[in-house]
Amino acid sequence: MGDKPILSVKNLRTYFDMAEGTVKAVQDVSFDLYRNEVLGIVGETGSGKSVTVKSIAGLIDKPGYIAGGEILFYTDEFSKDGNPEYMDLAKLKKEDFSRIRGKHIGMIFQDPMTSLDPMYTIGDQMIETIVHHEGVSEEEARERAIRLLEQVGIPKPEERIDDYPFQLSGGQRQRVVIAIALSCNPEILIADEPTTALDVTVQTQILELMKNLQQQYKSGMIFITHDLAVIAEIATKVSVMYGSYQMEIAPSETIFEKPMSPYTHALLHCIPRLDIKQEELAPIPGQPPVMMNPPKLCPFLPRCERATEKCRKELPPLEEVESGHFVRCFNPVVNKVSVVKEEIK
Ligand SMILES: Nc1ncnc2c1ncn2[C@@H]1O[C@H](COP(=O)(O)OP(=O)(O)OP(=O)(O)O)[C@@H](O)[C@H]1O
Repeated sequence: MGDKPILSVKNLRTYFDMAEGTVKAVQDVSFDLYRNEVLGIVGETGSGKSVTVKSIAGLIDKPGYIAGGEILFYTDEFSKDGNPEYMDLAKLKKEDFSRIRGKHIGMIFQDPMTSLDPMYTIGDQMIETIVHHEGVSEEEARERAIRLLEQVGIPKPEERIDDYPFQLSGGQRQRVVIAIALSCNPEILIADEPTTALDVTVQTQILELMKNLQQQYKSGMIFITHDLAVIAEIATKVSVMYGSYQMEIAPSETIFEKPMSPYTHALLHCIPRLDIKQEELAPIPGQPPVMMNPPKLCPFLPRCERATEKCRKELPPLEEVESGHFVRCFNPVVNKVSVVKEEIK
């Protein structure tokens, strides 16, 4: 695959047509994802993080739809001569997605019970996925499933494979979901708040496990979270979203050390300090944007201390300010080193 991105999202727009108007959940989102990369998507609630990854995985249902843009996935699936080529997932029919999800794109959600069926043993669910996508015998699939359970740290996997989900702890269930997501060696792993519902100590273990497995499997991973400390731990590249738009996208160190978007600055200063007791995060003053029929202006404008006249007239484009560092702002913060890195240490 060389140096081609495995996924190239270009100007993605996803809308929901509601009786009261159109919810513009994702607007003009663009990024490349390479194998070995972990793209962290961070932003406040409702900023469009989940809708972005659901669009990639073909999980947008009516009244939602992809209103524009491309989701180019580099694969040999459907290619006539076996040579990999880009296919546009934004144009893929719903019925064809079952060949992509599970095999090429593994999904891990916040609540493991969204992915696991309580009526079947974890072995049945793993074996079904492996047989469906890999065309191997049930015996071979069971062997693979046991090996995967071992890899994700389930003790005595040859016995636990016959357990039902309710017989496992929350952390173990999430380990099983990770095993299922990895079972067909997917090129892309999507994790939407995968540790949020777990106890803090279990969160750290699951995060560590995901980081190790992603490196071992050499998948590209998209990791969604509200939690900047988690992003700092796992992401190699970070996309900061606000009000359906990407405000900034850059390598992780750049986001933490020299962010340029005023929104990224505001968000970073909401990080809880680990070194002092803090009851609450410092909130960003003002109200979050309403996504129903929003004006075509920067969504952070009403809360931005750096807004200029130009910001009240037009939407700034997402511009590359240095190699790999994109910012959507007419008046970015320059030459100011963030103090945040020191604060979260
Ligand atoms: N099925 C739906 N119907 C209508 N609007 C929706 C639907 N799903 C999402 N939205 C809207 O799309 C916008 C983006 O939602 P999204 O779930 O992507 O946010 P998010 O950044 O993932 O937030 P959170 O961190 O709370 O999960 C929100 O305004 C949300 O209300």
